[in-house]
Amino acid sequence: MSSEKTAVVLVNLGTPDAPTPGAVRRYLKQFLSDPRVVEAPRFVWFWVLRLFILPFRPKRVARLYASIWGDDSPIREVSEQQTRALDERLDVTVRYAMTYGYPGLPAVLDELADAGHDHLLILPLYPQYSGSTTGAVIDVLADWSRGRREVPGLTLIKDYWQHDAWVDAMADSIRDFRDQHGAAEKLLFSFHGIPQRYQELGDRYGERCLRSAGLIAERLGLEEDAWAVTFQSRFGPQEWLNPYTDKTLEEWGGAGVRSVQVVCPGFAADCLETLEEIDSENREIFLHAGGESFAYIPALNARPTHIDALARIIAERLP
Ligand SMILES: C=CC1=C(C)c2cc3[nH]c(cc4nc(cc5[nH]c(cc1n2)c(C)c5CCC(=O)O)C(CCC(=O)O)=C4C)c(C)c3C=C
Ligand SMILES: [Fe+2]
Ligand SMILES: [Fe+2]
Repeated sequence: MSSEKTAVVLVNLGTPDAPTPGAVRRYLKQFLSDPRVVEAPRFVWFWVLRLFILPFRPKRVARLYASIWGDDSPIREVSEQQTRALDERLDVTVRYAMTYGYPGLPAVLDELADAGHDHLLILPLYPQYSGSTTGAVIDVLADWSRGRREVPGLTLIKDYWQHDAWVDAMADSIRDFRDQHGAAEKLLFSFHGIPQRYQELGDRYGERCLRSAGLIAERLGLEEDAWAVTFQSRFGPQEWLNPYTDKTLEEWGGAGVRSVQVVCPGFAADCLETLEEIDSENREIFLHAGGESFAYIPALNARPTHIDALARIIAERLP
């Protein structure tokens, strides 16, 4: 098959269309209705979502989005930059799509298939696979293919946390930051959490996060007590993967740790969970508990080393 007919689709989670309660409500309704994301019994969750979450959460969360919004949501702005850079770099068409919100994955797949691409390489931008993220992308692909008679060849990159090029890009970004600002007493690797129960039922995401951080720390030659791994972004009353990022920073602040740098290797693009939750909320928590200096090391975003890494990861899998 000639490579002219192949296209690459980068997929990220998604974001609201605007930082307004109405747009955030539409986004959260789609996102939180996915059984991959919230595994509660369907009938109960249908009503809990509509009675207790959608009437209240969007108003609060829209204010948080407003605090990080530029011309658009950061995750969409970064996705566009990543896509443009990779499209220039590779011989194939590169597009991006979101699992929830705009631009939706089925519409992008339709457009590419209708334009005659007979092979689609799908790269979910989650370095560590979880059923709740990459699994949900696979569900969308399956639903989409069910509606088409001619289905193009599909390649899915399940994850890439163990790929040398990505580990190097992460280590390089942290090294760069420390060269510019000096090292902190502690480097905290904070990953988005999932409910503990998903892990008990077989999702090995937590293990992949620990191993990712281990590879990056090894690449940087960090001492054992100079770094730690935590999980952020809890939602709802259940137990999530721990230790928790906010509790750890609070504990450290109170225990005399003076300076911390936080990096979030699970996020390929900066978004609400890094710019607001880490760089604003968790900064406050650490400083309020007694810490003196807090820095957030940005996601890889469209850094040239990230684009190089993604280009290699893609090129190795092109038909
Ligand atoms: C309710 C359950 C959730 C699971 C499970 C979950 C897993 C998960 N999420 C990401 C990446 C992102 N999540 C983002 C926002 C976000 N996540 C949840 C809930 C779950 N996530 C909610 C409700 C929200 C929206 C904000 C809020 O209401 O608090 C984002 C940011 C999107 C943006 O617009 O900037 C990302 C990215 C991963 C990697 C993951 C499991 C591994
Ligand atoms: Fe999330
Ligand atoms: Fe959050």
